[in-house]
Amino acid sequence: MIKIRGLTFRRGERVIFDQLDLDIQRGSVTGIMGPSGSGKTTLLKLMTGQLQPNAGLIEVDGENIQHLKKKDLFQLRQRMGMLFQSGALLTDLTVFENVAYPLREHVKLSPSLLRKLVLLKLEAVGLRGARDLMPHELSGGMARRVALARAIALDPMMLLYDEPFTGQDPISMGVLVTLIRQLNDDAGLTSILVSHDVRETASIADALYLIYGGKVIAHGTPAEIAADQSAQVRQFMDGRPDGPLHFHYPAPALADDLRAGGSS
Ligand SMILES: Nc1ncnc2c1ncn2[C@@H]1O[C@H](COP(=O)(O)OP(=O)(O)OP(=O)(O)O)[C@@H](O)[C@H]1O
Repeated sequence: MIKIRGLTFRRGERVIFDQLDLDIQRGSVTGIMGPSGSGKTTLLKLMTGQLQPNAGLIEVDGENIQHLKKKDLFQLRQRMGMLFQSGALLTDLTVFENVAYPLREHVKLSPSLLRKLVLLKLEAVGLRGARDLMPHELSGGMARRVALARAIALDPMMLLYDEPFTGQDPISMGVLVTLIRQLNDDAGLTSILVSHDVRETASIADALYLIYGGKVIAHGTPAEIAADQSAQVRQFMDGRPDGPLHFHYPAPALADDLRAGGSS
């Protein structure tokens, strides 16, 4: 579904990706993991054409997205449902209307068909009974599930999740984990899951990519990654504070920085 070759992306002087290769298989759930700042969100933005690479190829469903016209890119993006952590619901609309929103925006449906579709999407996330609630009446986990129903409203071919588990209690986290796998399989989707939550992500992923320093430092099935004994992989997977991975944003030597003048 996605093929990335030789991806290089810079932010000013900083190299975020350096000749990165990555493949997402159709129908799979793929977890993309890496320390904070390693570029996971940036990678999702590159995959959806919100950012342009400096070099390399990004193919989505057989299309080189750098060569797509604006209109075609927009259409492709509509088939890529996105669930960002900040993807807040519209606070003055009910749960039903939040899910109906993309349908009303993009397709012409009779009121009865629209109602059926919205109820089916809400049923898929277990919240058909919550249709008349307002967003402020929902728990955090429920709100995320409504956002998920909204993300699948237009029947995307793919779902991209950015940190879907952040701030969830263990039960709603478990519900979300199961739901992501279930939706992927029931609706024949391809799912990409960016997450720090190693255990949850590994529990539902078919494949895992670990990125660090602009490159893929490991990829494989969760079992293969679990068996990988390299120090980098173990440090990240086991959450060890010390090891070869550095968590500092690049900076001059501390002593030089403290000596230097300036206002920041
Ligand atoms: N708009 C921007 N302008 C300049 N630099 C940016 C911008 N957005 C992100 N960056 C930088 O790009 C790098 C990668 O950021 P990104 O958000 O992709 O990381 P991440 O792996 O998703 O991090 P986290 O897990 O903390 O969310 C970071 O060093 C960040 O400072």
